[in-house]
Amino acid sequence: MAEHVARRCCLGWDFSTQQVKVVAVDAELNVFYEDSAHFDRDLLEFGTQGGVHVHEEGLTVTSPVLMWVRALDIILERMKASGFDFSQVLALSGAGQQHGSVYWKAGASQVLRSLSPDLPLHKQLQACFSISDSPVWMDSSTTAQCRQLEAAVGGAQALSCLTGSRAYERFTGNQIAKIYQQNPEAYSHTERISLVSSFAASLFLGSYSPIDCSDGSGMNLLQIKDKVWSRVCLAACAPHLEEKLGSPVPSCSVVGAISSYYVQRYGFPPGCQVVAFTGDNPASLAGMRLEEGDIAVSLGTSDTLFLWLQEPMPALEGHIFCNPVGSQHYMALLCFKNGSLMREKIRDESASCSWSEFSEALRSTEMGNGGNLGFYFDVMEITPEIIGRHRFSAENHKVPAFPRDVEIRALIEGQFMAKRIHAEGLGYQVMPKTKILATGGASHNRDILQVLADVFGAPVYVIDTANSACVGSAYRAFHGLRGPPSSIRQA
Ligand SMILES: Nc1ncnc2c1ncn2[C@@H]1O[C@H](COP(=O)(O)OP(=O)(O)O)[C@@H](O)[C@H]1O
Ligand SMILES: O=C(CO)[C@@H](O)[C@H](O)COP(=O)(O)O
Repeated sequence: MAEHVARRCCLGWDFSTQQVKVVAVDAELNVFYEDSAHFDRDLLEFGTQGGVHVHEEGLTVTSPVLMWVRALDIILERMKASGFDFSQVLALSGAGQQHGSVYWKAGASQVLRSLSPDLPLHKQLQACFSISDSPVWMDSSTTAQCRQLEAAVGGAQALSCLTGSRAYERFTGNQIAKIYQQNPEAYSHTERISLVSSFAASLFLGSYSPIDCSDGSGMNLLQIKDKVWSRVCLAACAPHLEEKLGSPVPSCSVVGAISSYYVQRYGFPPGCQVVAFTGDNPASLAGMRLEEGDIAVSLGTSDTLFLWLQEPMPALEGHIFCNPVGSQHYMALLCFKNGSLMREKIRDESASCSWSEFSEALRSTEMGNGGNLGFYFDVMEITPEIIGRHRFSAENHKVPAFPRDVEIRALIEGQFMAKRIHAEGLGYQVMPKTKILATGGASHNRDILQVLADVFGAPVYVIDTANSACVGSAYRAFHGLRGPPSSIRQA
């Protein structure tokens, strides 16, 4: 058993699309412990692909809520078995894939409050959810609810000015409206609705955690300037929604001390503080220590691009969220659904399932791909709404296929050109001092990052770990304890 030297620390968690991850960060902000539980590989009994179930009609996408609980049990048990000294944990925070929602059944708060330290969480929480399969961000089945919400507030731009985004299918208000309309009984048996982030925080608190303003901005329900729920949006989605959501809180709030369950079962100190959990993209913004003019590109299951903003300018494309670090500031975000899973498909088809062959193809082809262009959307894209594979030759003719190496470069150049074009559409300009900060699983791949640098004509940096959402969560735990360390904003 590995012995760990006593080291005061904060934990950062990430409940993302394909796995739950954790890091421990010491007072000098060094990461000294990392682990993860991967849903498809470590939790076979849930039968997910890429961490989700895509339903038959292709639009509804869900994840089993107990799978997330079980993943937490697995990691905590592994930490304990490795000799991790939980008594040194001053505080913890975390992140969740954005927009997904969890429906706690009436009576669940009582179960959360009286957890027995003799049993793992998943054994005790089995009957706590009125919806066992949570809708997640990949869901695009709520177009009707989106149109209803926009109509209720006076149109798409009006909704964007109020909440930071026009109505998007994956945004939680529209997902809740669908559940209320299609399954009113389950809705009425629901005493609390959490985001994935506040659900995970609730597991640590042993009571319902409030939703933080930054992740709350991904619901089409929060007035991003006043940081309160919009009454008109709530009413347009479902009845009694305000009481089921609880009030939103600033992202750096301490929401309480850790539940006695963790004190007794794992040896956490009773004073260990839980800082509000937030979305994985907001947590990455904290973890990457963005500065004005920088642009962050996260290459996780989704590809996202985000910036720190002083003044919000909500538009019909992209999202404005409350900033998770500077409570008076904002962040802009663009989300692309065809990210890593699309790259994996082309890798399997054109590079014998090997990232090193994929990289070799990028190295053996030239920047610009001889004029061949491709855009690949196997699932309905978010930015923009489009599906299918679209390839164009140097002569600008639509073609059905490319040679294998050309296909790989076309995919990666197309993905990054789309990011630059859509960012420029929002007013972003590449400047001489621009730095691109990359994170997420695909940021391990230097050849992919080289294409990113070529397309933007700017240098690309990666931090020591690709898990910026976890690291950002640990920084946010320190921030919640004692205000932001100056080094968090100065990379
Ligand atoms: N060497 C690599 N080259 C390209 N992509 C990679 C590489 N290693 C991992 N990935 C991608 O990283 C993805 C997972 O990214 P990650 O940020 O951990 O996901 P999430 O946080 O959304 O669960 C995988 O789906 C995989 O395609
Ligand atoms: O929908 C969005 C952002 O709006 C996604 O970025 C999710 O937050 C999922 O994140 P990853 O698991 O891909 O990091």
